[in-house]
Amino acid sequence: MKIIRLFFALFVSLAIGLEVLSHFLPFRLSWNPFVFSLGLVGSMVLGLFASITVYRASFHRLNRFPGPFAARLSNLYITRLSAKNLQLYREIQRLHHTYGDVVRGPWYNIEQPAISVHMTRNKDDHSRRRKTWEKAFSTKALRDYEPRVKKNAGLLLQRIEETQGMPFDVSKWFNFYSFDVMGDLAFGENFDMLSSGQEHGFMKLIHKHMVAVGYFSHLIWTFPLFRALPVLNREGMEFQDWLVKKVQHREKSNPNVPDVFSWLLSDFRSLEKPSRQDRLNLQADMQLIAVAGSDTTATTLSCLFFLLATDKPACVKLQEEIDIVFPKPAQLDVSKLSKMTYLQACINETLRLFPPVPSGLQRMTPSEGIFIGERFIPGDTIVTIPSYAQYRDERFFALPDSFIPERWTAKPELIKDISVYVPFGIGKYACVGKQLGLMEVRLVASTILRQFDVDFSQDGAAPSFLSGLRDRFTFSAPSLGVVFTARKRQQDVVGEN
Ligand code: HEM
Repeated sequence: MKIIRLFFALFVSLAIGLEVLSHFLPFRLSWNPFVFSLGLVGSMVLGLFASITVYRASFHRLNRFPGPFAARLSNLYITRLSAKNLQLYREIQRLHHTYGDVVRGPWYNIEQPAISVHMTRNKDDHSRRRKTWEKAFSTKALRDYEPRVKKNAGLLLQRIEETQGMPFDVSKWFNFYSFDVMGDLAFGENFDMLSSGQEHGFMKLIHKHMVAVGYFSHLIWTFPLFRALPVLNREGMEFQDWLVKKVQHREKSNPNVPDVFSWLLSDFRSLEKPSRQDRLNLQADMQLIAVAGSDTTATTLSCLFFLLATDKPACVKLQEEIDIVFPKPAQLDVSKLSKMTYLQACINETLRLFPPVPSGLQRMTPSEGIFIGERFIPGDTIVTIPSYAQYRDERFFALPDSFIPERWTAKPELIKDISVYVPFGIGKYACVGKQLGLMEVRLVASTILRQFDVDFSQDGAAPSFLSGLRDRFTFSAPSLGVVFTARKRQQDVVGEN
């Protein structure tokens, strides 16, 4: 952006300067100052790009790493791969098969000027704000959120009861569920999608935004450009206005039971003199609660049900575990759910086969460089660990493309290297909402499978689900048509006799 502004300023001042000068000259200029300035600045731009291209093609310090030649020249290469059909994770897997482990490949600036805790690249700022987020996800705080998660899981179950035996787009309803829960916890108001069956504007907008992230996340300079153009950014501006009003509303009225945002607001209030940037960051964090916790959870649920509909014996085994832990009429209990080994194995296997951030996250190497394994990576280089390709690599998991929950229970030999498996990230930037996400997935999966069997609603549903998955930084699941039918549990049959 700076360079575009610089060239534009150069062009304008040159054209105006020459035009003014031409009036004081004793002779008439044979050339037009405007055209002359355009030509001059154009040649400078061309020269700049030509030298960058030559440098990248021949002298760049990362050129010793294998990869397609075009990828050396510009990030347009990877953007083109992404734009093909928004399945960058597959393209990255293919590149690794062709070129080996290291392939050339900054992202955390895309939401500026607002900077959420997830986007900040300042370590001190992150660690200060992260402390508040950790309080917001403490065991005590999670207990406060539990009734809201349960209420929404109950609404989803009600909808399934009403439509049992009929085709049901479970992906759509898992999205409604996760967005309703996060709406409750971020804005203190439910989006009511589970009750109304209608998509809320917030969800539509977030999904549109994520498509742009999917296409352009390797051309980060396009984000401020889009934001600066009101024609392209009309909806984004409306959304920011909406967010400002939500924050203002919450500043005036606190909910009876705290939600995630209550913690962030109380941290903001403790600042002595909050700056404009602090306020923007608070807004960004409000948005982050809803964004980070919705698509990730919804996609995990859709993929879990896709896998269970594909693998009947695994589904039956899971239902048996649910029956043993919660014999009728016991209510589901979150702490018991967290100890169910087969349920957790199914979730682990889902996150392995369909990691919610499939193409991986960016990190910068320290300025002195770093060894990754035996390879030295120069300083200030962006590295990405592509989760999808890594979790389906047979050096780390035997039968890597197969859904085998038992690898997490009775068959540990099918895991060759557990250290590569980090679906929630690792270290101080790891997912702070992990326990909430797991609570949502466990609760809803058990609530549904306790009462219903699940099958695909038509032939061809499985391949069309797989080909419809999209990489929009987070995985987005396409429609998944299933039919839920009421279960006849062993104990019910015994009871009837
Ligand atoms: C299955 C569910 C989920 C998965 C797989 C998941 C995965 C991840 C991953 C991989 C990261 C690291 C991102 C990075 O390094 O840039 C992350 C960060 C984060 N997640 Fe989750 N997440 C899930 C659910 C949630 C939920 C329910 C919330 C609740 C709001 C949440 C909030 C966050 C936040 C705030 C961060 C940023 C943490 C930081 O930068 O310190 N996540 N998540």
